[in-house]
Amino acid sequence: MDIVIGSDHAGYLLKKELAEFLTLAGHEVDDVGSFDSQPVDFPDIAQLVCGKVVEDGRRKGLLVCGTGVGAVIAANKIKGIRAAVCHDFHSAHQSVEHDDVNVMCLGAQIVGPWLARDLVEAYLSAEFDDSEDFVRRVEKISRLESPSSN
Ligand SMILES: O=C(CO)[C@H](O)[C@H](O)[C@H](O)COP(=O)(O)O
Repeated sequence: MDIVIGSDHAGYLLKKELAEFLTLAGHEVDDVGSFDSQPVDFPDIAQLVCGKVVEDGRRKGLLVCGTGVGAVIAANKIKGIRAAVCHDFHSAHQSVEHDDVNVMCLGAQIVGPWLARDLVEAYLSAEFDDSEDFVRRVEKISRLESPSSN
């Protein structure tokens, strides 16, 4: 799978580890940084990752900050992005199956590297269930992005 990954300074080490793990697992990994622990603002990294995901809908995004919270707030401001913080296994796959999530956010201060690996695997291997209810709900989410057409 084609993955775009990024982090702020707080997520840098976990992001680096996940990028290596995913590359070894055979995924195509586009790492937009950060590449060291110098402070960087998570909205800037979210913009980089999400821009690439919106540009090519086959790609999935992965964002790491300290808690995952700032990253998910920033990502969900971008049209076409459905981002979720997933620190449990069920949400990691169900968010894709039901909500067609295209950016997963993780908090490096919340989960350790082994759980993070499992969460990312669950996210990447999940597929959207395109049954009527789920499609309708995702379409309604999209319409919230353009309030004038509601
Ligand atoms: O978790 C975050 C945002 O939700 C960030 O990664 C930071 O950890 C948080 O904003 C704290 O910032 P700091 O510059 O690392 O003190």
